[in-house]
Amino acid sequence: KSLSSVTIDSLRASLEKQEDFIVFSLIERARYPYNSFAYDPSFLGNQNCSFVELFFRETEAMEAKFGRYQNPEELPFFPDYTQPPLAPPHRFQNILHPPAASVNVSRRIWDMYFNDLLPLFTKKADDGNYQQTVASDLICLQALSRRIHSGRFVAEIKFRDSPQNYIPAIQAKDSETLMKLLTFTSVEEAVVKRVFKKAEIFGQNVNLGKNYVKESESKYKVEPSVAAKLYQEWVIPFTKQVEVGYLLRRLI
Ligand SMILES: C=C(O[C@@H]1C=C(C(=O)O)C=C[C@H]1O)C(=O)O
Repeated sequence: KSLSSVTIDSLRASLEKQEDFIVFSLIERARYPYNSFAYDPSFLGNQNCSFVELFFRETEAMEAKFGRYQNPEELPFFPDYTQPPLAPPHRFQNILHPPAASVNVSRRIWDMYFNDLLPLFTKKADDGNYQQTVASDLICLQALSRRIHSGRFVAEIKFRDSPQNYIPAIQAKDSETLMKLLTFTSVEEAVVKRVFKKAEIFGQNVNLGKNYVKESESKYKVEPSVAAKLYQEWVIPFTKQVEVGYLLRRLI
């Protein structure tokens, strides 16, 4: 890919594809109940960290060795525990402005996912599948982080497309004006509607009618309204915060 091949349309197309994976990841996580022991800091006794956090640190360390974070689109939740890659690096194209690329909302994504989102689409119960549960959490969180931190690329392209619009607000450190400049309400509305529809289509329970064994009472594996709320209340606002944070550092 050459520099000029990245456009606002190509980025929006990438965000749209990422929606599929995010919806499927939620559906996969919804197969397990909440499983609170996985999040209880006392569950592992003297490790003084939760089962889920330890699983993330160790998996990210292993994935880092195999090069996952060589790709500038991927960010670990626990960078202090990652390890250098084993293989010689591929030269990824990186269009980001280096001082701005470090904008990071991983902590907020983590807190939102565990405190706000999980209780909305998992049953309050425990089935002992703690490894499978946190492995599904990892998939969800990696997908959400990638999507939200894509805001860096979106901001870079918006800046390149019209630097004259952004430069005065960046120089004035005016976050509010930057937020207005980068917001496209009709795009956001379409995203939320599409995610609702994807959750309806991808997550419908399939029943064959009264002559067959009834497989499920509920209509959807994940309520479409929860997927839409995830985007409306968290994914889109966090993406925009990443965009603002990136732009504020774009002239450093
Ligand atoms: C990502 C963009 O920037 C903003 C954030 C959006 C989102 O997170 O989906 C959508 C529209 C914009 O308000 C974009 O313009 O596509």
